[in-house]
Parts: sequence; structure tokens; C-alpha cells
Amino acid sequence: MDNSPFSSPALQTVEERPRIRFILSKGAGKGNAHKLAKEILAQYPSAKHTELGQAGIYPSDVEISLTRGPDHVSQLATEWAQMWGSQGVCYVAGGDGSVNEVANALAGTDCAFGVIPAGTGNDFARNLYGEDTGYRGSIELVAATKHAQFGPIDLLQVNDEYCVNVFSLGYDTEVLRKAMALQRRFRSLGSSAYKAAVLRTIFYQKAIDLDFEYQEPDSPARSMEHTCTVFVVGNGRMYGGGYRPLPAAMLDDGQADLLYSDDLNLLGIGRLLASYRRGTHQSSPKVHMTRVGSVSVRRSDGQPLLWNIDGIVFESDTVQIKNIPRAVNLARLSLVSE
Ligand SMILES: Nc1ncnc2c1ncn2[C@@H]1O[C@H](COP(=O)(O)OP(=O)(O)OP(=O)(O)O)[C@@H](O)[C@H]1O
Repeated sequence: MDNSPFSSPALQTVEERPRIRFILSKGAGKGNAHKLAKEILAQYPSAKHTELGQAGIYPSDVEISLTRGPDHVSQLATEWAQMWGSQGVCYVAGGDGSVNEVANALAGTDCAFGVIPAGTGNDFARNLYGEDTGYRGSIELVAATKHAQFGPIDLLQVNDEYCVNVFSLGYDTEVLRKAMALQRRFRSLGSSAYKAAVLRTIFYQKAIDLDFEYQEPDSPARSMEHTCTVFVVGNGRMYGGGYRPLPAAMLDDGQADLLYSDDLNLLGIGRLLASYRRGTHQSSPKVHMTRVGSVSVRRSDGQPLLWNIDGIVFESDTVQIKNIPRAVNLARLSLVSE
């Protein structure tokens, strides 16, 4: 795969993980879960539909489970891990929130997970498969599960949660919060909600005075006081529906990528967003990037900090981030067109 987000080759083949559960997240994207279930049955005619609490009741290697409530993604994954351990894999069809929930449920277990993009932004999936694959691509990926390979990836531990893709704070998170509110009102907006949200937050305060400390590999910890408009840490490369703040991040290299910017005015933010697309922001003197094993950050004024992991918003006084190498096993799927 060109521009691969993996630094090491896969370790396992599909024969070693024959027990498959497709978890179809009904809260994600444009609500294609039922359509996708039919496509899975076309690929795996002996697959059985099961609900939470019914794992393994049929003698079938492949189960299709539609979520019936907000906690079902993680509960269905936990149940599968408990039942099949190192023989198991959960493919989650959903967006970044659903992927985050599966990764949190399976971190530290032997069960693997894979991703069939079916959300709105699908930023984690874009790391894996290039630009948004669309519905047709998702169908191809269902077929590709028959040739999956598996390898461990890192997760960020952010306070008490795991992050599979990207952590960011401040103005980014305000944009995200607005975009989510717009998507709830107008589901058909899809990822255009992020652009609309940038326009709606144009007069918000964009820079925050931060106190932070980070640890680069084999170096003493560095402490900083800095006014930042953008502050991003991740193992994934993209956020916000395809913006690419961390273009060189690897999912499995044992380190996270950190980007922080200086205080940017409106024009500076516009330039940064445009150069994210091209990956040219790395040469800007207003943008600082490095690789880290851990980061801690808080607002200099002691106020609570607004932050998000994988598009899920949180608020806390301080944030402790630690990269956990090889924390969970991921299925690597190849699109035919790659
Ligand atoms: N049946 C359900 N009822 C209510 N919530 C559900 C149900 N099934 C799944 N969910 C929740 O809906 C949320 C869907 O968010 P997700 O991030 O996956 O999709 P998205 O917001 O469309 O995509 P993205 O984050 O990539 O923009 C998840 O938190 C998931 O747990």
C-alpha cells in the first residue's frame, strides 16, 4: 500500500482469526446499516443475525449484529472478545465514534477489530484506505475481510480513555461541537458540517495560553508555556472530515505525533487548513511538530480545557496523554482499486 500508515508488516492471516462479528452501528452516518447487512449476507451466506447476549448461539463463524442502543457497539465487542479471544475479530461499520468505542472495548484483549467506514467523517478509515471510500468502497471492504491480515497498533491513553486516531483541543473542538450540533439537525449535511462549523465559529477566541510538557524518545521532558491556536496529538493522520494535520503519523511505530501552532489570526487559520490538505504546513515557522511518548497539558489560566478524542468531546482541568504501543490488534483490509 502506498503511503502506508503502518511501519511493520502484518503478523497474522485470516485463517488464524476465523470468528467474525460484524457490528453495524445504527447511530452512524446516513443510516445504511440494514443495507450493509444484506451485502454482508451476500458475501457470507451462512452468517447469522444475532443480538447482544446471543453470541455463539448458532454454529456459524460469522455473525451480523445491529446495534439497538447507544452502548451496544462496545458491549457487542466485549462479548465477542470474551467468547473468542485470539480467534475473534469485530468489524465495526460506523464512524470514528463507533471505532473509538470498539477500540476501547478491545484494548488489552486478544480480539482484533477492523473498520468498514459507514460514518460521517470516517477519519480513522481514511488513514487505512485513503480518501473516504464511500458506500461502494465499504461493500468492497466487506469482501476484503476474506483476505484480512492482522497486526497490533498503538493507542493513546488520554486521561481514562483510549484514542485510536487523533486528540485535539481548543478551537478545533469548538468547531467539532458546532459541526455535531449541525449534523444532528441536518443529517444530510454529512462532512460539509465541518466547513459550516468553521464559518459559524469565525468570531470565537481561537488561541489559548497553554502550559504543557512532552517527552520525546530518549530525551528529557520539555516544558512549554505557549499560546496555541491548534494542538493535536495522534497516531492517525486526519481529523475533521479529511484535514491532515499529522501527515507522517504511523499507527504502529510506538510513538505519537504532536503538532502545536503559534497564535494564528483568521488568515493564518485559513492558510493552515488549506495546507493541511496538501501536507505543506510542516515547513511553516508557525507550526511545530515532533514525535512523543507522552504529553500533559492544561490551560495557563486554570480554566477547564475542552478537548476531543476521535470526535468525542470532553472537558477537564488537565489532560494526560500516553502512547501505549501494541495496545490492540487491527485488521488490515486492501481495496482492489488501491
Ligand atoms: N442504535 C443506536 N442508538 C443510539 N446510538 C447508537 C446506536 N448505535 C450506535 N449508536 C451510537 O451512535 C454513535 C455514532 O457515531 P459515529 O461517530 O460512529 O458516526 P458519525 O458521527 O456519523 O461519524 P464520524 O464520527 O466519523 O463523523 C456512536 O457513539 C454509537 O455508539
